[in-house]
Parts: sequence; structure tokens; C-alpha cells
Amino acid sequence: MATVSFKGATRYYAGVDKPAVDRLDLEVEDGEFLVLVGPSGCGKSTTLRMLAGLEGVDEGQVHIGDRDVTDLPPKDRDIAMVFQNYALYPHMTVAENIGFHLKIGKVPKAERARMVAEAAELLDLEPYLDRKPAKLSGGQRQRVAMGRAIVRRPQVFCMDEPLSNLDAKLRVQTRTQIASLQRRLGVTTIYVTHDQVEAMTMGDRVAVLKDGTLQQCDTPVGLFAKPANLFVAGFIGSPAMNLLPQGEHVLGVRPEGWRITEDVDGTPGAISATVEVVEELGSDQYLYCATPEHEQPLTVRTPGMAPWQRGDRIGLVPLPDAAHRFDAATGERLPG
Ligand SMILES: Nc1ncnc2c1ncn2[C@@H]1O[C@H](COP(=O)(O)OP(=O)(O)OP(=O)(O)O)[C@@H](O)[C@H]1O
Repeated sequence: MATVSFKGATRYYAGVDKPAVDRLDLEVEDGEFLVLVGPSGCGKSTTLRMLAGLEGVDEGQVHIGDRDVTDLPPKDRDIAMVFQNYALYPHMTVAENIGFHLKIGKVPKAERARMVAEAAELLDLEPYLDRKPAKLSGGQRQRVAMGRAIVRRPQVFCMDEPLSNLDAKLRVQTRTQIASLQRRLGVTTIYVTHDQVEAMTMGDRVAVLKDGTLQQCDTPVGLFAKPANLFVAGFIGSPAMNLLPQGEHVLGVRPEGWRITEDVDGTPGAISATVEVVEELGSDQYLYCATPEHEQPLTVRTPGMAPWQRGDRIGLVPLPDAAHRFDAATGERLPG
């Protein structure tokens, strides 16, 4: 096990002036589950591939523990990678797929069988050890890919969208399994996803990237409570934070951060709004409200079966501590 450090790590692709990853500084702790998240093209995969040695580092360095691995080939980095497409060998059985790297590494046969059996037990794959990948479900294939990574006992796991081929329900189940497995094994893990819910539920910390630049790295609670800028504020949280321009500032209020009042005119500071759409979720209700000042409707989340209906006029006041403020010009969070 080991720490991972990116020190000003920068990657340019041939023929592109702007770096795909720009001076990335990031320290991952020993045993930590760190998620890289951001929209398509923000540089998540490139960051992971620089760590795995599948992509060169043009400026800066990458360290694993106390080793500078910047110029080491992938096989010497002691990393196991789990890809989106799993990259299983179709002609090999589950057991052979899981044990493949051990065989290449000349681990004796009996030892290999023991390690494969151990991984299969951990991943509930024992009944399938003699099957070929074509006869497995998507979730089982995903677990075989995990098994192949686990038996190598690497210092670091690198996972690039390993759940994106699963349907929504299985994805939710599998993300819990991966997170708990990682905690049990205690192997430092860097996990790439574009899904902010996946990021927030799995990561000890989450690093948010945009256009190749790290925006913020914090615990899920930290990102949610104190987004460092407008991008993070809008990206983390679902439904997204309401962002209301107010001259030189932007006021940010999460959908659950409003107090609703019927006394619109008698409540100082209340934003007057008309309920346009009501979404019933059973446990919650979402209101989408039009206001005279703002083009975008405001989203309001209320617990339970609130009494509001389309056409109601309501007043919205940010709850104490629910107001986030940003500089409209720079997008940076303002103190307080
Ligand atoms: N081989 C390449 N040659 C040129 N440009 C590339 C190459 N690979 C990636 N890029 C560009 O580098 C940027 C970062 O790509 P990267 O794949 O790291 O993003 P990502 O955040 O993982 O995106 P996605 O979620 O879509 O996989 C993008 O603008 C992409 O178009």
C-alpha cells in the first residue's frame, strides 16, 4: 500500500495547444478511496493513465509512496487497473482470467489456485470459475475484472468507469460492493467517474476536474457544504444548486435550502415566486418556480407531501447557513 502524489503533472496531446491535464497537484493518502469526477473531456482518464504509466507526463512528476514513477513503464509501477470494458480474455475461464497475471508472474500453480479461490470467495464468483466470460452477466464480468486486480495485491488500484456498462440498479448495488471491498482490502484506490452521485457515495475524498484543471478536492460533505467555486457548486448536488446573479455576486441556494412562506409581501427578503411544476417523489416534493427577476426557474425541495400546487404564489427565503456567495467575475466562493 502507498500514497500517490501528482506534482504539477501535465499532459499535452500531440497537435493540441492546451494541456489535457494542467499542473495537477494532488496527494492521495495511503489506503484512501479517491474519486476523480468531472464532465466529459475534463482529463479524468488522462490523469489515471498518467498514474498507470499508459500516458506520458510532459511536465511535473507522479510518485507512488517514496518512488518517483514518472518514467517507469506500467509493469514496474505495482498498479492494477480495472477498465470500463473489463478487458477479459474471452477464450479463458473465470479462474484463468483471474489468475492470468499470476501465471505470467510465474506464481506456482498451487499458490495461484489458492489466491484465485480466495478472490472468488470474496467476490461471490465461486460457482462460475469454469465458465467463459460470454456466459456471464454484466455484473459477474465486472467482478471477474475486480478479481483479476485483487489477486495482484497491488499498491494502487486504478479504476476507469468500471460500472458504466451496468444497468442503473446493478450499478447502485455494485458501487456499494466495490466501496466496501476497497475498505476491507485497504488498497489506495483512484476511481474515475463522470457521475457525481457515484463520486459522492464512494469516495473518501472527491477531486473535481474541469478543462484539465483541479477545481477542488475534499470530502463529499466538504464539497457539498463549501463548494470552492461556481462550477463545483453547480456540478455537485442533485437537483443542482440554484444560482442567482445579484450584481457583483452570485447567490447559491440548494433546493432544500429554502424556507417557504405564504406571506410573500410581509416577509422581508422573500423572493416572490409562482409554482409552475410540482414533482411528487413520495418522500419529497420538487417545486419548479418562476420568478420575475430570473430566467431560470428556481428549484425547491420540500419534505413529505407539501400542500403546494401549480399556480400558487409563494415566497422563498434562504434558510440560515444555506446561502452560498460567489464572486460573479471570478466564480470563486466568497468568505462567510
Ligand atoms: N489520444 C488523444 N489525442 C488527443 N487528444 C486527446 C487524446 N485523448 C484524450 N484527448 C483529449 O484530452 C482531453 C481529456 O481527455 P480525457 O479522456 O482525459 O477526459 P475524461 O474526463 O476522461 O473524459 P470522458 O469522461 O469523456 O472519458 C479531452 O479534451 C480529449 O478530447
